[in-house]
Amino acid sequence: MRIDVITIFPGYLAPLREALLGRAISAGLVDLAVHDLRTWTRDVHQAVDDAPYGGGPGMVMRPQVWGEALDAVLALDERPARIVVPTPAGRPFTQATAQAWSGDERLLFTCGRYEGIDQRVVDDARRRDLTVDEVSIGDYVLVGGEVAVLVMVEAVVRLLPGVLGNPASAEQDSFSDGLLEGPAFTRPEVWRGLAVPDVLRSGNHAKIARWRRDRALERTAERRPDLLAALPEDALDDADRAF
Ligand SMILES: Nc1cc(-c2ccc3cc[nH]c3c2)n[nH]1
Repeated sequence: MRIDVITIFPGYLAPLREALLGRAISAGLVDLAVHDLRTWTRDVHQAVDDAPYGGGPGMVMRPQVWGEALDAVLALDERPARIVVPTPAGRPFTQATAQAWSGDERLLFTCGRYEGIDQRVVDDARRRDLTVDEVSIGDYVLVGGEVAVLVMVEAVVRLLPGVLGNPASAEQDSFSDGLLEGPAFTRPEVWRGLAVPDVLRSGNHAKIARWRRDRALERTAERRPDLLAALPEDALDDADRAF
């Protein structure tokens, strides 16, 4: 997978080259290129923003600079790219989104700042039949798109074959079966007077699986009843319903 990121703060994306993601890049599983939007400015001040039409607070990012940047970065590789625009006004980015994008050949992230990017940049890309997804990583407002890109790239890249040491980790993720993950434990058996649940040390794998499923159902019902309500009819078996 090729990942391009366009931003006025390239340094914000440095964490993508650390740890697991850094190893995925070194292993050739991911090609990452971060581009400074100011490369495509033409004025001495390298202006990327201007006052909003219609008034209001803050500034809006200029379409000319973004248009040239997008055209140039898209042209760097012939593979079709999904253009991703992080915005509080976007469709929710979920584990299902990450799963879907993990099958893409190329992702191109555009990091807005100020009050966002002139809408015509998205409109122009869409009318050229480019895939453009405006997405939100949650119902809170950040100062720019860079942090959202860190989140989304990590969620997607960890799903690529060969990235996680144990692929089963991704298969047993929270949300992978529509439920939240239950609690996890490791040694010591007793820590500050708190013991690991006996069932987990029983060696009875059927009982352990049932216990884990019950804890996942319990946690989901308590913390995210919306996820429970959204489960497909056949997602819960009789044992689940008995819980
Ligand atoms: N989910 C979420 C996205 C954002 C976001 C994304 C881009 C920009 C550009 C300027 N402010 C931004 C905020 N906040 N929260």
